[in-house]
Amino acid sequence: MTQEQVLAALSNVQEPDLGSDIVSLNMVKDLEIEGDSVKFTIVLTTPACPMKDMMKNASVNAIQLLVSKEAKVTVNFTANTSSVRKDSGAVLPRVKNIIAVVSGKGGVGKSTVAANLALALSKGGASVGLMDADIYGPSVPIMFGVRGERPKMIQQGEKGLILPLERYGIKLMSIGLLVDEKNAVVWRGPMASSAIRQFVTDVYWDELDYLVIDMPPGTGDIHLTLMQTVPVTGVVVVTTPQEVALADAKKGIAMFGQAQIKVPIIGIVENMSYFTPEELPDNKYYIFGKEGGKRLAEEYDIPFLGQIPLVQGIREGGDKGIPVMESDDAITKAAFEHFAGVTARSIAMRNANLGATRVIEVVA
Ligand SMILES: Nc1ncnc2c1ncn2[C@@H]1O[C@H](COP(=O)(O)OP(=O)(O)OP(=O)(O)O)[C@@H](O)[C@H]1O
Repeated sequence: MTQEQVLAALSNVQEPDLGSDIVSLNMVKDLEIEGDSVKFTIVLTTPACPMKDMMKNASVNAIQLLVSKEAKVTVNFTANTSSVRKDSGAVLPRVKNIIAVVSGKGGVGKSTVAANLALALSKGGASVGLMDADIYGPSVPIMFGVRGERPKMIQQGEKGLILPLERYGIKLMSIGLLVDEKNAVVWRGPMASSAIRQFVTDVYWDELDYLVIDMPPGTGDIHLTLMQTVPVTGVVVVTTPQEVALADAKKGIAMFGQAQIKVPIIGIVENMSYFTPEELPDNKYYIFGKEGGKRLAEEYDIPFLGQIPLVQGIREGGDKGIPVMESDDAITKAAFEHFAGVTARSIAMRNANLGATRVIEVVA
């Protein structure tokens, strides 16, 4: 077997999202051949790639079919998370992808989804941060059991910067840890905007594959301020299958799609899709209607990222400071892992097809 033969065989293996083969995409590295054994590494665009097994099987088949039946093939994986950010001098310079988690309406589980998305991406092997920018109802301090903790500071040149906390393998910062909760709720307009701007620029985020931002609910000034301050890679829209939530989700989609804003939408995730009682894990009750989020994604031709069930453990975990991704509820964890995998893929596709998102300029 020669390197040329093996590479020619591997040029039949497609990267399904990027629409080309793994050799042309420069994803095959460290190819070693010794007698019958072939070893190489596939460099993925995200560690959380759910297509790993498919690409591995296709590679083994291609080599055994086209080069040698006797070949013993070892495929290793590594990832170089894709990014389109070129504004390295700007805010959050070491963060490859910035994901804003939004909802049209309050209470649909945006914070829960953001927190468990961050944890699921991290468990898939990525370095992840979670920024709770929900100035009117920061929930990360309670969801991660860090209420009242005082973050440390570091000095960078003249400036003191706030260091994120670390919990369950991710970096974490909440505006709720920095401002007085009782005051923040009455802030409006310029005060809230300046607090958010300061929150983004005064926290030191180190190298990250993904920074997940838990945004305030709805669509308003704060969203515009954030989009003006942070070059967001794309937004994940959280909705429940209920008509009222879907109507508000449409407003969110419309806002981010506006010509002046134009932030790509990574996809829609449906939360509280169905209720599953703990003692009957195979039963599904569609309390809020069935597949409303999925239909919305189809209607707007936006990727559908997954369905998260309504389970008591999610609420209990959130209240106890132990998110469900840290529990032993395998079924719910699998739903979040699937969602995180599809989201990571959707981001890789977005990065392959679109340029960087520019920080928006709002013309008064
Ligand atoms: N899939 C779910 N199953 C059970 N409980 C859930 C689920 N998703 C969210 N919850 C619970 O619903 C409540 C609201 O969730 P969460 O705070 O995440 O919503 P939100 O949309 O971020 O709200 P806000 O309007 O404050 O931004 C919380 O108590 C949370 O634990």
